[in-house]
Order: sequence, then C-alpha cells, then structure tokens
Amino acid sequence: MEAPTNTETRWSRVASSLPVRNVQDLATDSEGLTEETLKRYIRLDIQEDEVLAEHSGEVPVINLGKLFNPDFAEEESARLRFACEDWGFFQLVNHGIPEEIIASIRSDIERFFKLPLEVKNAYAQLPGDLQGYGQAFVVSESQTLDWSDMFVIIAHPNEARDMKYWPVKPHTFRKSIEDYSSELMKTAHSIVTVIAKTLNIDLELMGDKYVCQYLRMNYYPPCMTMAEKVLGFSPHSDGSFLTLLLEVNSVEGLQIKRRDAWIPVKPDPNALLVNVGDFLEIMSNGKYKSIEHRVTINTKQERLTLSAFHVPSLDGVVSPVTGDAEERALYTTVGVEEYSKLYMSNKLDGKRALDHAKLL
Ligand SMILES: O=C(O)CCC(=O)C(=O)O
Ligand SMILES: [Fe+2]
Repeated sequence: MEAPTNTETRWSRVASSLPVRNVQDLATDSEGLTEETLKRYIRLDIQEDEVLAEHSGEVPVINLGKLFNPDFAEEESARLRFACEDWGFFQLVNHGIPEEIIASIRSDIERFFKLPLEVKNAYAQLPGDLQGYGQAFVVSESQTLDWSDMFVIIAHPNEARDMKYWPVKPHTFRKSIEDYSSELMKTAHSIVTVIAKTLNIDLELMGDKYVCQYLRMNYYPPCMTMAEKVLGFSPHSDGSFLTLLLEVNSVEGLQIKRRDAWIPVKPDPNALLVNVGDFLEIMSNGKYKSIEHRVTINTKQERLTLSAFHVPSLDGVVSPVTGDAEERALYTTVGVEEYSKLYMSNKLDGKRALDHAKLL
C-alpha cells in the first residue's frame, strides 16, 4: 500500500486546479450579489434538452439484502444488471449501513458548511494532496461556472487519514467520516461482487487492497434571483468505477440523462444513489453505462450531498473484458493514472474523457 506522501505527489500530477469564488459566501453576501457577479454563472445551454419529471419514479430500486438472500438473489441480480445497462443509476435500499452512522455524517456535514468561511478556508489545499475546500478540482472550464462548493477527502487507503488538514470542526466530524467511509467500503464491495458475477469478470482491482475512495461533500446554495439559469454541477459522467451518493438533506436537484432528456431524481432518504462510472463502462466493454448527470438549483433551499467515488488505484490498468471470440473490444485499455489525468484536465474540448477511450 502506498504511503500518503506518494499518493499526494502522484495526485499532484493528476489533478488540475481552477480556484474560484466560494458561492455559499457569494449567495449570502447581499453586496456581492450584483448582476455583474451573477452574470458569469448564467448558462445558456440549460434548456436545450427537455426535463421529464414524469419519469422520476422509474429510476430502478435495488435491494442489497435481496442480492445476498438465496431466495431472491437471482431475480435481484437480474434487476441490477438491467439498472446498470439501461439507466446507469439505481437507488440502493436496505443497504445495511447503521442509521446512526448516516445520521451523524448528515448532521456533521450540515454543521461543517455552517462554519464561517475562514474556518472552512483553513482546509483549502491545492490538489497536491487532493483535499480542499472550494472548487479546487473542477475538471472543466465550464465547471468554474457551477453554483456549488466542494470539499474533498481521500478516505481510503486508510493511511490517507493521517493527512495534515483533517477537519476538526465539528469535533465529531473525523469519526463520522471514518465510520461512514468504512461502512461504504463494505457496501461498495458487496455491489462490486455482484457486478463481477453479472458480467462474469474478475474484479480483483476493485478489491479493498487496490481500491481508493474519495469523498466529496457538495454544497449547493439556493439562488434567489435566477435559479433556473444556473447549474450546481455541469453535465458530466463520473471518472470512477462506482459512485455512491448520499443526498444529505434530501433536497432535489440531481438530473440524469436518459434518451436525450433529463430525468430529475427524487431523493429517497433511506437509499444511496449508486451510479456506474467510466471505468466500469470500459471494463464491461460498454454493457454497463456511465451516464451523464447534472445538478440544478432552486430558489429557496440549499442542497447538500456526499459523493463517494470508488476508483481503482492509480497504478491499475483497466481493459474491456469481452465475453466470447465474437465480441469485439469497443474501448482501449487505459491506465488509471493516465485516464484520471485526462479526466481532470481542462483539455477535453467539450467531449467526455470516455469518448477518448472509445474505439471507432
Ligand atoms: O451532488 C449531486 O447530487 C451529484 C454530485 C455528482 O454528480 C458528483 O459528485 O460527481
Ligand atoms: Fe457525478
């Protein structure tokens, strides 16, 4: 296992930094909120594709308990396969993470974002150690226009926990993050096991020994004057293998792309929202889809979420696994570090990193 210093230096080669204004602060600063400052956040492309709220209820729901219950496993695995093939997203219920652990992380994240700006800024680090408050790790120019702030922590490998700038406020924060992170490692592991079975592939590189977990807290302030013109998070697919999202205060905002329209996801307080990332799409040779998603903003309520990206270690190599001799590889083999660099670079020209890995 790599020592944290190695991880830090490696990440400093991967992640690029585009520092921007803290929008939570901007949103509450009546003097700063002028037409001039707001202008840069206005997005003309928001209304290009239809929003189909009537399909919200169709987002697949997968019951983790059933996946491991011999009486239901086969049927539930088939549903999981369909969710990954057809939606790239599913709500994971009966996930088994103790309620108190979820309650603590929820309340600590809410409390963290209520701290004064200077306190939060004390954690602002540039991407060298991939930890920072503010938009230090945006992956595209367009994301510098996002109406959100984020805070990133490497939670696994565990050595990363020795990082210098661990948040100490609220004082329970470190424990809640550690507890949640370990639970989530188990949950992700369970899902990965079933995914490996449904694809009939070996997913050793997603085993605990190799996998990295990055936690990102996202804060989307309300935008009183022009919520319908700004985006909290630009359309993107995730540069992960699997992402598990906790919608901390269950405020709606996430929309997923489906058949050229956007489907708003209704937060389910009892579920984790799971999505297929780029590495899983590549590894499954395109059978499982890493779907674009975005976050919209409302006029009244702030939205808080916690994304957990599960990614193979930077040393890893990801190849498409083909079923039989007839199946042609549709993606190139990518090094995780090389791919992450591309994903984090600002040179994607409006394309997704994934498009660069696709073979024609
Ligand atoms: O905050 C959200 O709802 C989604 C965040 C997201 O897409 C991400 O962190 O990659
Ligand atoms: Fe995402």
